[in-house]
Amino acid sequence: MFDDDDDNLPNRDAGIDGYKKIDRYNPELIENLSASYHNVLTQIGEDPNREGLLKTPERVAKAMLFLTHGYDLNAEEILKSAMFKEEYSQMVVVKDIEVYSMCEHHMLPFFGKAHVAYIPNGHVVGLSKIPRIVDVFARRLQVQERLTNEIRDCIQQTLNPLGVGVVIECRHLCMSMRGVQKQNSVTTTSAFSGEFYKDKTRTEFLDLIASKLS
Ligand SMILES: Nc1nc2c(ncn2[C@@H]2O[C@H](COP(=O)(O)OP(=O)(O)OP(=O)(O)O)[C@@H](O)[C@H]2O)c(=O)[nH]1
Ligand SMILES: [Zn+2]
Repeated sequence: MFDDDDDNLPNRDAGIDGYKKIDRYNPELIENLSASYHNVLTQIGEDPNREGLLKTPERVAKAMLFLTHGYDLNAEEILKSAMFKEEYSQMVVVKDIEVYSMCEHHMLPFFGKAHVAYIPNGHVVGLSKIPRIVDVFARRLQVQERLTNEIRDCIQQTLNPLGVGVVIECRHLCMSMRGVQKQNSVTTTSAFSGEFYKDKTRTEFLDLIASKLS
């Protein structure tokens, strides 16, 4: 994904997950990225020197660095930081987790909700850590299918529960603002492991995420 000058040294600068580790808040990096966006403004026919746009390249650079900060985070470490021994053996569901990501094809947002469930196998995880790991993977360039699988795999491999279920429902701006221009289509993806391959468990999960409080 990133240029590497020396092919003999694969992953020389690789951080977690093999991505090049960058100092996201380094002023020099922000300056370089701002220069790129200054160029983008010129190329699209704008005047980057008009008053309203003077600080835009820097704002966009900072926004882009924020929108991709998931590359700096380690989902496994986050989960491991709050795993508790507990004999609870029913399904735990955290639903309606807001998702904001960007498609890797157009770098346009896709957004919606994630629903995540697992069945403990001796350990539970701090509830807030589930939305946190959704963000670790969402705040990168993504496709919805890979995002769904990465959340499932991380929980399964780190917590070792009896099974994991993930459903994500999103609207993709690359399909509404441009391209095929369909305003109401929603994409649903799912990933399961272990017990969630059984009809009964999967149905319980799907019923729980369909139910409304009150
Ligand atoms: N499977 C999948 N496809 C996605 C996702 N986000 C965007 N895409 C699709 O990626 C595809 C890229 O197709 P291309 O034909 O190379 O790009 P394009 O010419 O811009 O395509 P259009 O969007 O149809 O105009 C499009 O069909 C997008 O809808 C995603 O999360 N998952
Ligand atoms: Zn797209």
